Amino acid sequence: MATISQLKKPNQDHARNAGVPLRLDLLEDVRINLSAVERRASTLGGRRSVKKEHQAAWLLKAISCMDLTTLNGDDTAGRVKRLCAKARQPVRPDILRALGMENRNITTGAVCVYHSMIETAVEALEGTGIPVAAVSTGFPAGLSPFSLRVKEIEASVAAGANEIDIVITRGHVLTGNWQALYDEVKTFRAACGEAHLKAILGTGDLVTLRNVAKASLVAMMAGADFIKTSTGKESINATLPVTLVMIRMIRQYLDMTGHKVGYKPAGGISVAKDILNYQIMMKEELGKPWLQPDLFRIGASSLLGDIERQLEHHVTGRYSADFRHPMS
Ligand SMILES: O=C[C@H](O)COP(=O)(O)O
Repeated sequence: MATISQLKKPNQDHARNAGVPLRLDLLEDVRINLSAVERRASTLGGRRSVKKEHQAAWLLKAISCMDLTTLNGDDTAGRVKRLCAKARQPVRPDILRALGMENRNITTGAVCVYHSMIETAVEALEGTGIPVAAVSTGFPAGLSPFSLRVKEIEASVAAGANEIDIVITRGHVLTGNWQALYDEVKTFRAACGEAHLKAILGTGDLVTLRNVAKASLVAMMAGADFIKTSTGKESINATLPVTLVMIRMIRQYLDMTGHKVGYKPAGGISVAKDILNYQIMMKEELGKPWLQPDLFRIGASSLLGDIERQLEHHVTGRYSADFRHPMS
């Protein structure tokens, strides 16, 4: 990983995943060694750590990969505008100056909102190049009538969303109805058009890591641009074991098809040191391209404040109070 002075702009030149025909035989072959997965995930933080200047560089990179999110029933246009202002300038200028990064135009990777807030976000982010992501298809349960879920995607694209975070029907996974899951995601992908599709698997609902692995493969075969763990509304959201399983499926799919698919852990990631573990895992398993925002996003509503706090500690040697790092 680069030091701060070497931090580069992302390379976004890979082709979109076009999907491939459903291969049920590959699903039959999926095997997960649970204890090996848990061991690898639990030893990651102890084996590898990222210090000082390198840590600040990794945290700035994490910001550039963040889908800064608000998904609450009480969201208002005012809150979304404040969130967008934070996305444009996620770190206080004095901290960036002290890091020598004031001219790097660091922004978050995207802003993620419900459909009703898309136009507000698009307007607030105009001229920045920051994409607007909309959760869709009856988020978070994904159980509204299928035709309405497709129309919801079309409406969000028409309203200006560049990225659509769809939720899969978890029941298709739990009943092993892989064809239905494939058809669903493929239809959603077609409805997205040029907008990129992130497939939220709701991994906390899928019971086994084998199900997570199979659902990951099916979503990619159906053309997902990203696979994403969670809505943030399940009782278990992103974890490192689930991440290991999903990114190994991304590697398998890349070996099989040549298509690069992105990864988005989401839900419950609120502490800077946790995101460093995700970044280390991405780099070790998939390599540096998966540390860039075109292939790695972090879905988080409350991580940015802690990252900014750690950066301030890096430049001043002191921690400041949370209220000095408002999220929005
Ligand atoms: O997609 C993003 C998640 O909803 C964010 O979850 P969070 O509020 O737990 O950070």
